[in-house]
Amino acid sequence: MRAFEDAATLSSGRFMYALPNIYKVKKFFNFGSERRLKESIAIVHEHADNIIRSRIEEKAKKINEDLLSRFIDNDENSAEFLRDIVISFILAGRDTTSSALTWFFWLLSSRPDIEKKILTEMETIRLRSGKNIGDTYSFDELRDMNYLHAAISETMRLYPPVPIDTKNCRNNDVLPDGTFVGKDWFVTYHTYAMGRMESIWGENCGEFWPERWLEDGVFRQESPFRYPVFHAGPRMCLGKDMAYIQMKSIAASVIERFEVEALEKDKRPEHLLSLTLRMKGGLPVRVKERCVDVIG
Ligand code: HEM
Repeated sequence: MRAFEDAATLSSGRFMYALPNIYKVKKFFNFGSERRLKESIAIVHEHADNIIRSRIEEKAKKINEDLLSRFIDNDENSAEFLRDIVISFILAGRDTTSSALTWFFWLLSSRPDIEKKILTEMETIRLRSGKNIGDTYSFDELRDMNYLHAAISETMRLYPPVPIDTKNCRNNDVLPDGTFVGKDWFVTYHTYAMGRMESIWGENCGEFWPERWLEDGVFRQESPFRYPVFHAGPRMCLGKDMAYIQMKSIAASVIERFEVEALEKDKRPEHLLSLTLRMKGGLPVRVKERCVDVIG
């Protein structure tokens, strides 16, 4: 996983050079960051190839059939294609949700009022279905956690896991506002900046306020063109619903049993801009088992 992280950070670092093509020179001479990138990519490829190999063996024994098995079934898919599929699913599904949850726990650490509302919502759902703290929440119960959904969406508005996204234009085109974009030009949209724009989110755009997502207590979806955290249009994130279920399930199980206190909650953590928005140095926390009667 270290190689994975290094590869993501080093490849996104290519966009940061004052001279954009300098990385090509370093790549040609195989030195510095480009040499480290090459080494990391080799480890990532080996890992992905191992996953594919073991899935092929399992397929022969007819166990653990999954999405990857379906890609393998299609003989037209080359080994390189399968490897790219594995890597994109790891990248898409692992770093994004962990980035969102890290920022979520950091924000929550200094907002006991919001944490209390999340706990109250979970308690209502538990009482309704006769569950105890620590029982697994069902899909429907997680779906009913509107406030938690809002708090996670609000986190990703301020700290989008994919903060910048760049596309390359295939042919000359004109954007809806009349802007011309030439063939091979890069177009970048800045989700991080959009999440903090007053013209989109109003005067309190800088505030962590989950209520902005709720209408009569029910989560209200925002247009993906105003909130492109999962991208917008035909190539939108395929894992959005799964990501919310994963994040809500983890957040709910942790919050109801533990108090998570960020050690430096008043200090804004530094960003580590990789392909995803990570927290530099991670998030050191103190975890304490929650006293149950505090919840009510
Ligand atoms: C908080 C979590 C997530 C966020 C913020 C997120 C965000 C995004 C974004 C911005 C894109 C567009 C990338 C681009 O076109 O440049 C994307 C694409 C994609 N995501 Fe996610 N994602 C998340 C979780 C997941 C999960 C859990 C999966 C599945 C395991 C997933 C699978 C995909 C796939 C397959 C694509 C490519 C779709 C396509 O190109 O047609 N994502 N995601």
